[in-house]
Parts: sequence; structure tokens; C-alpha cells
Amino acid sequence: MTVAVDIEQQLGAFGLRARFASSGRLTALFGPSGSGKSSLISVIAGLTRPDKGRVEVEGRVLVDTEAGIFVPKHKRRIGMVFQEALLFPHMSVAHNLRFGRWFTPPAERYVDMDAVVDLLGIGPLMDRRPGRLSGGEKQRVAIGRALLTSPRLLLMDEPLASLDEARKAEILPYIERLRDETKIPIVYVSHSVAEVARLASDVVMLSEGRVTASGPTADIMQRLDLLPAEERGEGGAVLETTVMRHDAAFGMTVLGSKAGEVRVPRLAVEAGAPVRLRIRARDVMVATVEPKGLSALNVLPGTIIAIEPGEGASVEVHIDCSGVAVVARITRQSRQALELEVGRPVFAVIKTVSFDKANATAGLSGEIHG
Ligand SMILES: Nc1ncnc2c1ncn2[C@@H]1O[C@H](COP(=O)(O)OP(=O)(O)OP(=O)(O)O)[C@@H](O)[C@H]1O
Repeated sequence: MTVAVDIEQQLGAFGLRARFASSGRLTALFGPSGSGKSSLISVIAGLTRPDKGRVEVEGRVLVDTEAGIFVPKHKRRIGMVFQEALLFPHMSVAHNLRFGRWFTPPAERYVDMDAVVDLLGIGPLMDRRPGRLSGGEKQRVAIGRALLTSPRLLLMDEPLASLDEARKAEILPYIERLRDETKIPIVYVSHSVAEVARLASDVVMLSEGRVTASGPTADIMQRLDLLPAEERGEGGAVLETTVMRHDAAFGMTVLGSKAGEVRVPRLAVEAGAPVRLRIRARDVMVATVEPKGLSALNVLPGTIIAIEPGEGASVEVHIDCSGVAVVARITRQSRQALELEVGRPVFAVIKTVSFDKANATAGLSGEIHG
């Protein structure tokens, strides 16, 4: 197991009682403000001591209160990236990067400087001081500095929270590369569904200091009831697809998934490349017969597997499309008019797809309309 946590900690009036285990490449700690994400990160990093419990990373016990084990933070070999880059302003980028390396005994340095510079695309910045970097560039350097400590685990606490949308889009592909091209497990704190759906292999959902759910990203993202109220509209299905072909005549790309083909405006990726799609529940309609004469390009056949009460006048219809669960948010009135029940064959009509290109360096991300 990569990361296994089972701890209790009282912080004033706030009680953190968290238990999860994840062997995912990037595990998102996800929850609303004040749910305990940063407190949990502090326990894993060794910045605070839990009252009770155990923390294990890559088979190494870092905390076990019963056995009297508490590995101090500088011996944990955990790299940290925070919301603010916290670079040394008087040092060049190259110096800031080397600073990370100095702290690791030579025998334990397994991360190579050139590889990190290449991975994060920071070669042209090496001689600059942090004052002359954009927010996104600073964060890439901060990630590089953390990687150069040769960590066994990388903790990222809302690393994009202080960046604007353009800077976020610029840095997301680098975090994907980090996830896919290094062997270092990442625990990533976020309260954004878009970020989690794009980056996480696994999600640990926190609410009021408790883990309310944990598991693979696709499973958790469709549990709309678990999402923080302000993010519920962002929830839905996460589909792993592969680029099948490009349709030059119409400027479209055809993606293959277990649920069927999905057509999206042309993506600048080669056939065979993986693409992760997010289909928000509010962007899916339900039809009881295969629709004709419709502008939406993507219609997936399936069977209703559950109908849950949604917010206000809505219900959430869960549709199994050949093993892929797609969620549609529709009104109770539509449900009644269409006589939707569990077991009924239907068609999920997808109005909009949010797509994220995995394994990319081009920063491609956005929304497309079917
Ligand atoms: N040392 C402390 N003493 C008392 N209360 C604390 C302490 N540290 C954290 N808390 C409280 O614990 C709760 C959880 O805080 P935490 O920062 O872990 O949440 P979070 O999910 O990271 O929130 P955000 O997304 O806003 O950063 C908050 O109510 C906070 O006020």
C-alpha cells in the first residue's frame, strides 16, 4: 500500500478522524474549506503529531502512536508544494533547485537535475530570480525543488489555488507528466472538481474531519451527493477514452470508450493517445427512444441502474452505458413524464463534454459542445 493513514487529532473544537489507504499514482484529498485537508497533510508530512494512530508511506511506518514511532519531518523524505511557491527571492532558479538537492544525502539522491528541468520545462528560466517569473513558472520551479529532494512521496497542498485560469491551464499538463512519468506517489489537496477529475487516479473525500468516501476517481465523481454544494454542478462521469481517428472533413476527433464512440472538436493528439473526458451530470439529457434530428453528436445507449433524489426539483439518473456509469441530472417532472425507472433502456444524450488530454504538454483543456 502506498499511503495508509488512520489517525485521530483534536485541533481545538475540530476533531480530525481520518482513515484511508490508497495505492494510486495521484490521490486527491478533496473536500470543502475547513474539512481538514491541510490538517491531514500536516500529519502525513510530520508537521504535527496525531493524538492517536498510524501513517505508513511506501511500506515505511512514519507514525505509530501505539508502538511509540514518530519519524521527524526531515527524515520522512516527503516533498512539499504549497499554494505559494515560497522560493528564495535572492537566489536564481538554478540555486533554488539545487537547494532542494542539498538536503538529501548523496546516497539517497535518485532524482536527476536534468530530468527534472526537462520534465517541468524550466531550462530557459535557470538564471532568473523568482521576482521575474510568472505565477505558473514559480510553481513549476517549486515542484522541481521538491522533486530534487528525491522524495518518497510528494504532498501538494492546493498548488494551483492562487493562479488564474490561464496559469492553471499552463501548469496542469506538467502535473500530469509528473504523475505519469515519475514513480513518486502524489497526495494532492484540492477543492476543485475540475482539477480532481482531471488529475486524480484516486480520491479521498473529506467532510468535517471525516473520510466520507474513497476510491477510484470515476466512482467518486459520480456520487454527486458527496460533493460540496458549490461543486455539485461540476460532478458527473469520468470516461477514459482513446483517440480512434480524426475526421478531417468536419474537424472532429473520434474517441473510443467502453460506452461507445464520442465525437469532439479536433484534438491535437495522435491516434491511440489516451484522453480523459468529464461529462457533467447537468450536461446530459435522457431519451427513451434513440433521438433523431438532434444537434447533439453524442448519444450513448444504456440502462438505468439507479435514480437518486437530487437538489431541489431534480433527480440524478445513473445510466450504465456498457460498463461506464453516466449520470444525468434532470427534473423530477421529466422523470415522471418519461416514466423513467431502474432497468429501463434509455439513451444518454451528451450536450457538452469537458475534456482533458492526458499525457500532454500542450496545455490543452476546455469545454466542447456536442
Ligand atoms: N491548530 C489548530 N487549532 C485549532 N483549530 C484548528 C487548528 N488547525 C486547524 N484547525 C481547524 O480545523 C479545521 C480544518 O482546517 P483545515 O485547514 O485542515 O481545513 P481545509 O480542509 O484544509 O480547509 P481549506 O480548504 O480552507 O484550506 C478548521 O475549522 C480549522 O479552523
